[in-house]
Amino acid sequence: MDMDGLILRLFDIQAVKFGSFKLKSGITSPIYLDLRVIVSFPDVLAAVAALMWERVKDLQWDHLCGVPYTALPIATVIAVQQSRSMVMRRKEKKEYGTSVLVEGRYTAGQTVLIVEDIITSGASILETAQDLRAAGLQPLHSIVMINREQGGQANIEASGCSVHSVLTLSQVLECLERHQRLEPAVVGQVRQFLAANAQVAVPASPLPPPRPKALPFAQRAALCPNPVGRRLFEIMEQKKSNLSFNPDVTKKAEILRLTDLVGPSICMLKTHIDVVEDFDWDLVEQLRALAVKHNFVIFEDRKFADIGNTVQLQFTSGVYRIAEWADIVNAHLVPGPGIIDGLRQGAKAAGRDIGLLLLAEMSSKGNLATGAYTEANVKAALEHPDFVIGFIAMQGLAPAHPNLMYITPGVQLAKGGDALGQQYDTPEAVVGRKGSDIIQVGRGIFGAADPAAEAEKYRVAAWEAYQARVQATA
Ligand SMILES: O=c1ccn([C@@H]2O[C@H](COP(=O)(O)O)[C@@H](O)[C@H]2O)c(=O)[nH]1
Repeated sequence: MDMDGLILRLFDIQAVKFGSFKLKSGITSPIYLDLRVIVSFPDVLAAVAALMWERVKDLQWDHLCGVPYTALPIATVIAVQQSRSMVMRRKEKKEYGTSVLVEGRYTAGQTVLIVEDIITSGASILETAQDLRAAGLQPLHSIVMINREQGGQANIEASGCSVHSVLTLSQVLECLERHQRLEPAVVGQVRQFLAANAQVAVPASPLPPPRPKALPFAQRAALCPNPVGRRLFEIMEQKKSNLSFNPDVTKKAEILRLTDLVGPSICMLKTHIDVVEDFDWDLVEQLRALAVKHNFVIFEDRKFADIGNTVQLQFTSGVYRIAEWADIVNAHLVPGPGIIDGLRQGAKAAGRDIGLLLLAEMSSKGNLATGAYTEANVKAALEHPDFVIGFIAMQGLAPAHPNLMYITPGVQLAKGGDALGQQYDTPEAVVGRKGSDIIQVGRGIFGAADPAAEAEKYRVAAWEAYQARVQATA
C-alpha cells in the first residue's frame, strides 16, 4: 500500500473524521484521527506498522514500547515482524500484584523507542517516557504515525526524546483534497484551525498520580499486625540494618563462628538447618543466644511446599522441630492456602510468635514464580495479615500495603551469577530502585577474607539505598 492508498483507506474506514471533536489537550478540533479502528483491518494495521518501521529502522535502541492503548497493537506488530524486543507500560497501577509499571524483561539503562499513533501536545508520549524513566529505562526516540503539527514534537524533544513521524496532518489533508474526498470548505476550515493552533500546551496535569510514599521502617513497624514482623522492622531501625545473612556451610562450629562475627551488622540470620552435618539441639540454643546477644531474628529457610497437614508435622516435629526456635519461616503457595493454615496451626501448637514469608518470586534463572503465580501470593498475603509478614521477592510488590516486607536473595556488591543459575543484583538496585526491604546475602559475605568487614559493606550499601528511597518519595 503506498502513502496515498493508506490515507484514502484510513478515510474510508473512518479513522479520519471531520466534525467537532474535543481532544485530550482540551482544544476543539474540526478533524479527528481515530486509529483505534485499525485493529479491525489487518491490511491497514500491517501497512501502518511497516511504514513506521521504515522511518526508524536505522536508529539504535533496545526495546519498543507502545503508548497505551491505541499504539499497543502497532508496537506489537512491529516487534513481531522485526523480531525486536518490546516492553509494555501499564496505564493503570494494579491494586496488588507486581507493582511494576513497565512489564517485560529489561535492565536499567537500556534504551527505548516509543511508538504512538498520533501526537498533538505530546502529553501521552511524555507520560509513557516518565514511567519508562522511573523503571530505569531511557526513552531515546519516538515514532508516530501522524503528527498533528501542534507543538507535540517540540514538547517531546525538549525532554530529550527525538520524534519521527510517518505523516503530518497537512499531508493527510492535502491527499484527501487532491483525491476530492473533502469539500473545499472543510479543507479551509481545517487549515485555519491548524494555523490557529500550531502550539498546543501540554495539559496541566498529564502525569499519573504520585507513587505511594516509601514509609520509614519505624512507621511500618506500627502497621504490622504480626509481632515478629513488627519486631523485625524495629530491629532494622535500631541497628540501621536491612541485611540478612545466611551462613550456608555444613559445620555447626563454622555457622556459629560466622554468625558471631557478622552479628553486629545484621537484622536477620537465615538458616538452612537441614544442611548441617553435625546438627544437635545445642546449635539451636547457641544460635538463639547469639540472636539475643546481637539483636537479630532467625529465619529458617525451609521453603515448605506440602499440604497443610504435612507441613504442620514438618514444622513442629522430626529432628529439627523448627516451630520451637525459628522466628520466621517461608512457604511456596503451590499447594494452595491450606499451607498457610497448616503452618499457622503449627506456630500456635508451639505457643510462639512466628511470621511467615511467601515465596512470591525467586532469584534463580528460569524460575517459574512469576506473573499470575506472584500475584496469587500477594493476594494470599493480604488475606492472612496476622501471620504472613511479607515475601521472598525480587522487588516491592504491593506498595499500598506497607506492613508487608520484601526479602531479596541473589544480592552481591556486583551484578553476576553462579554456575547453577543463581543471579545477583546489587543492594542499590534491589533496595533503592526495585523497592525491596532486606537484602539476603550468603557467599558474598562468608566467601570474603574478612566476613565481618564485608558484612558491614553490605549493611551500609543496603541502608543507604533504603534511605535514598524514603527521601526520594518524602
Ligand atoms: O529465590 C531464592 C530463594 C532463596 N534463596 C536462598 O538465598 C541464599 C542465597 O545465597 P547466596 O550465597 O547469597 O547466593 C541461599 O540460602 C538460597 O537458598 C535464593 O538464593 N533465591
